[in-house]
Amino acid sequence: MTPAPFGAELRDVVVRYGDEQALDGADVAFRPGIITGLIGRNGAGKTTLLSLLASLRRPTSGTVRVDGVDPFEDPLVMAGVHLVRESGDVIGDEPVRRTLRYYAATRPNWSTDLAAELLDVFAIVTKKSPNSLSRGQRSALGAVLGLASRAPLTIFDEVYLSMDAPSRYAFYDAVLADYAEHPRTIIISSHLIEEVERLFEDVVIIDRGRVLVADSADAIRARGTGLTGPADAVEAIAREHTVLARQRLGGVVRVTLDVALDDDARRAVRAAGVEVDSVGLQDLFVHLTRKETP
Ligand SMILES: Nc1ncnc2c1ncn2[C@@H]1O[C@H](COP(=O)(O)OP(=O)(O)OP(=O)(O)O)[C@@H](O)[C@H]1O
Repeated sequence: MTPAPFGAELRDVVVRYGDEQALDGADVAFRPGIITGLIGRNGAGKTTLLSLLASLRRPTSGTVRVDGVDPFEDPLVMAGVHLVRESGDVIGDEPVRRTLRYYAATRPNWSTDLAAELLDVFAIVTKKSPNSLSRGQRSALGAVLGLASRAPLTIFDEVYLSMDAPSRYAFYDAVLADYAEHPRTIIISSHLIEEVERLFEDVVIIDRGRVLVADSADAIRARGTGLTGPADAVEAIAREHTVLARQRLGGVVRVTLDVALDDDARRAVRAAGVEVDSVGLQDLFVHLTRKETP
């Protein structure tokens, strides 16, 4: 039986490493039973945030809750959280099957069948040791362990970056297929968005230790609006909104706005001789997390 998915939340969380402030008052809730994408630039604080949920560290201040409790204080909740990270939590110098036996013995929802099926998909030979696998195969092994554990809160911290394209797509398909049969809370961190965004129902964008945006992927996609046309007409509309980016070519201007325009508003824009289009999640992320303002 699939256990109930865990929700998770951070309230006003600060994490400092010496002088470095990795999280700076982060507030966010991860809905139970949903796949959420956690996106942010290098150094934004993704790994730090995820390590709090997995009880690998405590916040300097603020509150962390997983399934309603402080995970650090609750071994049962801690056992229901599985974090897959690049370093891999494996027995490095012994055959992969030793690691599999360890997970089978310690993960209450472990699926031997799913593990066998995915090891086959990724062509991982279980008599080899994790240390003797290629980097991509080691990442795939981490993904297999994360999926086959079927933890109520499963977290993938950029694990698939070393995998080649066919393996990454096999991973995405495996996430969706197993999630459909055994719904759980899944958080996937990434700064490569286009490939993975079809998995996300919710998206959290983190920037310099703060949560910039947390919403459904559809609502976030609707926010990015591009306008292209004669400078006067475009600027007259842009004046009313937050401009994320601006490009000029002769008398033509293109602006990216942080606004969701409804059908009536789009018709009015077109009537003014301005083209309107939607900006993808990746472009919106790039514009929202740029260091300088347009
Ligand atoms: N152990 C540590 N000691 C000191 N500073 C750290 C430590 N771990 C992380 N940091 C700093 O905290 C900030 C956030 O790092 P974090 O690893 O959480 O970012 P990230 O979003 O996961 O980045 P990436 O996408 O590059 O993996 C960075 O500025 C980083 O230098």
